[in-house]
Amino acid sequence: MKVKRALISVSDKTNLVEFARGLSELGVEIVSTGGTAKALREAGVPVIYISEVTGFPEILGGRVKTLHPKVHGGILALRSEEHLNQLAEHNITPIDLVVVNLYPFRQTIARPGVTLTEAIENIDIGGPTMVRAAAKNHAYVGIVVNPNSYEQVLRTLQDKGELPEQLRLELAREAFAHTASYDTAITNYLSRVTSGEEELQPELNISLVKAQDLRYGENPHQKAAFYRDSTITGPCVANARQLHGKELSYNNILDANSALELVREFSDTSVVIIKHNNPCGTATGSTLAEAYNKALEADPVSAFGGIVAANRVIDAATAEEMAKIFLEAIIAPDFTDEALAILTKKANLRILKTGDLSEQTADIMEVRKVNGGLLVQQMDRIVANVEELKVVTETKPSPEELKEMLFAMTVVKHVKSNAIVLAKDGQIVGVGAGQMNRVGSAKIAYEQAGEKAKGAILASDAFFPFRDTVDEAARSGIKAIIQPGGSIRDEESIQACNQHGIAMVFTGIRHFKH
Ligand SMILES: NC(=O)c1ncn([C@@H]2O[C@H](COP(=O)(O)O)[C@@H](O)[C@H]2O)c1NC=O
Repeated sequence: MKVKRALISVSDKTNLVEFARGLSELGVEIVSTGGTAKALREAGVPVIYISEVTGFPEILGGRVKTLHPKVHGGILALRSEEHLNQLAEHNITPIDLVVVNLYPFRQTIARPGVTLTEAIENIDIGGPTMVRAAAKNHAYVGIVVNPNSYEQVLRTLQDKGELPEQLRLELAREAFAHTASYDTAITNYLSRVTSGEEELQPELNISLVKAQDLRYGENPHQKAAFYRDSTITGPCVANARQLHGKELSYNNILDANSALELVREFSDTSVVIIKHNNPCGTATGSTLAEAYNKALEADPVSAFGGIVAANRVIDAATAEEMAKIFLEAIIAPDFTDEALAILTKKANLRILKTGDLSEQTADIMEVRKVNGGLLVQQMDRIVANVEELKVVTETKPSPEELKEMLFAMTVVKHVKSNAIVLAKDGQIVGVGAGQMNRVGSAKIAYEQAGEKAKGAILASDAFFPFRDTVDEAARSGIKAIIQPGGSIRDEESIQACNQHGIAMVFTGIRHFKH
């Protein structure tokens, strides 16, 4: 298909002039709308105003400019005798190439204080109509929605004198993805306006762009890719910048996310080490190096090959410590030059910089796939605060113990259920994760903690159905327990605590993580 006439109507005028000039030099006739035509004329590229084609002025402040049979007939006509005869009858010239990008709706709604009227005015109507028409008729028409494609399209026309079918098909796919994504942005914005940020809508529209292909998924036989939500701003794993190391794997991204989401919960200087999506070490310290060493000490066996997250800039002293064992990745707000010099000696170590973690991300919902559907829920962002804790035992915890309890409870929230966490001196000393009964999780945590269980705090993600967890805690030397409460047998657990002299507090908040 020779390209004789192109219609260009773009809001984003990046590389417009170079592209149009190239087309013009190939003898392509260019038709354009107001602002686009003006930019081209000023650059000396020959252009026909759209109103000369339609015989009708642009009206309603630009709401109607290309919505005309002279335009859509030219785009949608099959190059069959019947259609070409009809075009001739109505004096319509075929359009072989459509270059359109849409009103900047996403940028408009991202502006602070934008009004509904401004947003609505930035919903493009004529643009998507042309894009869809050209994409439908890709057998004869090329559709370009992305300035990044200009170079390839121009080079192909220069080399081959036409756009091959495969390229037209690929451009059509991109065009429909573009309008679908545009409509998703509009739908999601109107949903927010009508029913608020956290409302679960009657339909779920997701439009994400592939950030990278991954070598494989959880296992080498599973294909995988990472898709990024461009509407989510702020520091998070998807927005982190990789400064060094091997390409991130599927499991790395999953674990780095878990590590970061836990470490950002703490205001004290903290480090988290994740293995297989569970924290095997978490600690606070007066320095980051101290926090790291405490986190590592909790379970050095599991920490080998782990993913580390910190909530402070990684300094040289911490980097020296981190460089002593094999780690898969480190994610942190930033790294000093000295720290980077130390860590980059390890060729494979992935180093990820998030930027300041005090800024929250805009992401508030969590999505999980089941066969045939998606489960959507708010993220578990709550942690009990001291004032809300209910002391239920005769033994009352000290303020230091309460602080330690909340530290342990924060970690428990990030451990797969049934979850038991033991904490002592700002360090997790035992983690029991993902067992099918609570006693089983507790046993694993005690075993890991060994002697350190004595005088530690026990945190549980859900209530105790029986007093057995308390009795076992007493045997291991636990001095205080934090749990949601709410079992019909709470009284039995409280009695058991009173018998053993253990302090216990209820948070009223369950933290299952399946
Ligand atoms: N109303 C129409 O007929 C119409 N035709 C093209 N547009 C859009 O107008 C923009 C280009 O306008 P200009 O060339 O005036 O800068 C493009 O984003 C294009 O998608 C239209 N605008 C909105 O619907």
